[in-house]
Amino acid sequence: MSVLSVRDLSVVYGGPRPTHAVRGVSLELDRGEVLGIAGESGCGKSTLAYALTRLLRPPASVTGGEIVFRAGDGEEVDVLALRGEELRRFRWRRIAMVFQSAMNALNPVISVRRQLADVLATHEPGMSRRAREERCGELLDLVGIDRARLSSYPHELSGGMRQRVLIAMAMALNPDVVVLDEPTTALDVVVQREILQEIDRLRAMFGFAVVFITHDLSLLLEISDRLAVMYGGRIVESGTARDLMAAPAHPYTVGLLGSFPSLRGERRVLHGIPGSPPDLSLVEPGCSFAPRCPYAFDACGEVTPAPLPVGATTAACLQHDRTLRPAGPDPGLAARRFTAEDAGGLRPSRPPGDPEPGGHQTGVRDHGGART
Ligand SMILES: Nc1ncnc2c1ncn2[C@@H]1O[C@H](COP(=O)(O)OP(=O)(O)OP(=O)(O)O)[C@@H](O)[C@H]1O
Repeated sequence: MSVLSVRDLSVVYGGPRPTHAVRGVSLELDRGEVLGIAGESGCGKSTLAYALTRLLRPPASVTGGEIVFRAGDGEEVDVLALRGEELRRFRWRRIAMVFQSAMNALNPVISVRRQLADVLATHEPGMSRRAREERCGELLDLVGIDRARLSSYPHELSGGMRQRVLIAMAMALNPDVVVLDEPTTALDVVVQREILQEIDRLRAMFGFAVVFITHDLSLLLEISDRLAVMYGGRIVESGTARDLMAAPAHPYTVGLLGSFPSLRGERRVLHGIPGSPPDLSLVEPGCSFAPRCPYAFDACGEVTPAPLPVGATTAACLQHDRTLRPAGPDPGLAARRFTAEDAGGLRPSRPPGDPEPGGHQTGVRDHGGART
């Protein structure tokens, strides 16, 4: 049973030339899984993240669709209908977010202690001062920062430490879902790897599901159970990392997979994706990737492709629409394959919703962070 179901979600930034940043996105997030969202800059990834966490601010507004959150006991919450106190209680407790820039997300003139304590004071008003102090220390322990750092201010911490503080903050209320928007982009690769291991360790420990957003496809292939590839505000293909590599069905996925260097695989020619991303202020029929697509045919400029099951993945591409292409997809597209080595290795597959060994431990939940 999924913890989050998104159906046909659309988000528009209003203005003289409205930007249709998210266009009819549907996705399912299973309990405990890592769903990676990949795509070039400007394709709508962050906007989708903000919509999931109900953190969109004007001029952005949700213009259609629904988001349903399912608690462990089966209770369903219509996320877009939440208002006022209900919304405040839902956010952070059910879905927490780790933002792109730790420096902007943390208040530079407030100590780490107070920033962590504020989250607890707001959401757990019954918690005593002493329990709050203990819990703040415990949260820093969890992310591998010395408790003495509670008195530090964000500018006194390294970039990696600030990102860890944000992760600690997201963990404060034991959420079911954590949305991470480019959490490691600003960090060097060694710190990036440490932070990713930290996130994976915490996920295995507490069993929360992760929506991980980044333009770094090789990173996503390594850490995600499933991936959704976004282009022009839409999800154009989704599937497990393994299946997407073994038989990518959307030409944009092929382009993305072919455009990053392999760490351990054979040397190969890298192919960028010629052309530029679509103007999201335009709403036109047809596939928005068609102007850049080497496999586009006449119908691609006229018919907006709907997601279809193609082999083990789901792709929104007319190449696989048998009413338009009775003979099947272009052999060139059908032949494209990538190996795990191309991506520098993939994580071992496991059934969705089945956290790794050690999952669902309750250590932190016992200390004042218990769900109501
Ligand atoms: N506050 C805003 N007002 C108007 N348009 C916006 C605003 N924020 C984002 N957009 C537009 O919405 C579209 C999607 O942006 P978004 O930031 O969601 O993409 P992204 O894939 O997360 O990119 P990046 O990786 O660069 O953050 C872009 O065309 C962007 O210019």
